Amino acid sequence: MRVQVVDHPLVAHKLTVLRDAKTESPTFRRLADELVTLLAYEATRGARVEPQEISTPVATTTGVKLASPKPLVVPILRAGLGMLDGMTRLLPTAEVGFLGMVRDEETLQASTYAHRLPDDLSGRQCYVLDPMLATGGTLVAAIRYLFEIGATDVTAVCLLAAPEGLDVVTSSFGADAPITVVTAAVDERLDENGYIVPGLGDAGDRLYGVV
Ligand SMILES: O=P(O)(O)OC[C@H]1O[C@H](OP(=O)(O)OP(=O)(O)O)[C@H](O)[C@@H]1O
Ligand SMILES: O=c1cc[nH]c(=O)[nH]1
Ligand SMILES: [Mg+2]
Repeated sequence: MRVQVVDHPLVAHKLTVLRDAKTESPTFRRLADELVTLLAYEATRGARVEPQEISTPVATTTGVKLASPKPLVVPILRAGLGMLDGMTRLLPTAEVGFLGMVRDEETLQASTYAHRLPDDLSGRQCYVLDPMLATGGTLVAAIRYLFEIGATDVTAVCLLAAPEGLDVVTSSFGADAPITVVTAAVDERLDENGYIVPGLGDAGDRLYGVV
C-alpha cells in the first residue's frame, strides 16, 4: 500500500479553512470540492493511457487518451458525495458507482446499506472517495467489496487520514496490496470516540447537516 500526502500550499490553506469550526456548510462544501480537485490531480498520476493518433492543424502526431475500460469513481455515501464533482471534473469520462456505508458511533463498526456498482471491475482503475479515514473500518470494508467483484487497482482519495486507520488498511490487505491512499494530511491520532484529532469533525454533518 502506498500513502501519498499532497504537500502544496493551496491544499494546506483549504484544509485549514475546512478544519475551522466556524466554517459553515456552504463554504465547507465549496472548499471540499476545490480540495478534491487538487488531490485528484495527484491521485490520477497513475491513470492508464493508450496512444492516439491525431491531426493538429499543422501535422499528424501521436498523443494519448485514457485507456479502456473507463475508470470507476466510487463515492462512499454520505460524505463522499461531497467529493464527487471535484473528482469527475478531472475525470469526466469516468463511470460512477455508489457505496452507502455508515459507522456505528458506539461500536465504530462500519456497515453497508446500499451498493450500486458494475458486476465486474476486472481491469478497471477504481477511485474511492471518502473524506475521513479514521479507524479504517469503512475503507477496509469498501476495498474488500471492490476486490471481491474483481478490482485489482484501488486509489482512495481522503481529505484526512489517521495513522491508526492507515495501519488497519495496511494490516488488512498487506503492505504489497495494490492500494494507494491520497490525502491532504495524516493527522495525529484518534480520540476516544474514534474522531480524527485535530481533524475537522464529522464530515457528513458539516457537508449536509446533522441527521
Ligand atoms: O474510518 P472509519 O472509522 O470507518 O470512519 C470513517 C467514516 O465515517 C464517516 O462516515 P459516517 O459513518 O459518519 O457516515 P456519513 O458519511 O453518512 O456521515 C466518514 O465519512 C467515513 O465514511
Ligand atoms: O473524525 C471523523 C471520524 C469519522 N468520521 C468523520 O466524519 N470524522
Ligand atoms: Mg458522518
